[in-house]
Amino acid sequence: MNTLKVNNVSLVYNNGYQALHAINLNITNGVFGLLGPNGAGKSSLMKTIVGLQKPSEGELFFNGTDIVKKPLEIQKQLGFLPQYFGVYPKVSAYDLLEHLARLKGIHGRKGRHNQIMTLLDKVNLTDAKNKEVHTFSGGMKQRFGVAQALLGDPKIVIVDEPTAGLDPEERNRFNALLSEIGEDIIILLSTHLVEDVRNLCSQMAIIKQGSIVAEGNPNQFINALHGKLWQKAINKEELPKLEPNFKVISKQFIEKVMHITVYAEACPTGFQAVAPNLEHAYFTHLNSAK
Ligand SMILES: Nc1ncnc2c1ncn2[C@@H]1O[C@H](COP(=O)(O)OP(=O)(O)OP(=O)(O)O)[C@@H](O)[C@H]1O
Repeated sequence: MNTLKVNNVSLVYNNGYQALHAINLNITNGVFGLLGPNGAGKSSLMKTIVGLQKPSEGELFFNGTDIVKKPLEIQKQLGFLPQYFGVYPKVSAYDLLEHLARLKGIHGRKGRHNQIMTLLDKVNLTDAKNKEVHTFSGGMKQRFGVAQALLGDPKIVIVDEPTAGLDPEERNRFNALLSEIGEDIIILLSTHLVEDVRNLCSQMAIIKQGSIVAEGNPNQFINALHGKLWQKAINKEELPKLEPNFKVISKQFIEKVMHITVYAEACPTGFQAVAPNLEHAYFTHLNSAK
């Protein structure tokens, strides 16, 4: 079992901006979702976790090793799957993996070959191994991304908004692959897409303005809202009158009619109970936390 401990980590950038406020997390194998809006501090936290920047305060440990003192230890065991690779060169999937494997310091021709073939099989790209990567579909590119992230057998993989631009079928296939991989290693998924966290993560945290405002299992988040959410169809003009009096969690158009969902201990007049989902939980925490 791998362990990542983040103890009381704060980060102040050189310009004086405090991007992280006393973060505490304990993470083990599985897919852990870090969910937050743009600018919340997800990248700042990820960079600190992988030792690319030092926290202003606090400590981080990966499998017991101090990340601040020995950043290379985690970096040797790290894989990274970015949202998009900048450029897909005109080389085959196999050759690109071979090149990346050399860069990662995987020595020995035969061992490298075996590892590449195993990974291509895992991500279901064996038949496409001689095709140039720039001709791949979005889903194939993401699966190729997983293969390159797993070169060198990492114990922790950082994944940045992985399903943006994938169609539902590719998204499901990709999520199944990530879940399978997460059985043996830590996968840190940084995203603002609630759906990815719902589908993939056994544990999650919500980050807002550099602070963790909630942490737990997605089902716990949803269960905590049972009997507290109420919905009503309204005219758009009613909204300014309702907003000051209710804790509005979401506004959505259903068949051209605006529906608002509010949080309240008891059903307000004219509203109906609505089954909570993770998106409601996300907005409840984002809106209520100071
Ligand atoms: N090098 C830096 N110097 C000063 N401020 C920074 C620096 N890097 C990031 N910030 C600020 O820290 C805050 C958090 O940024 P960060 O990139 O960690 O957020 P994020 O949640 O990853 O956002 P996004 O989803 O948009 O990538 C932002 O207000 C950003 O402007």
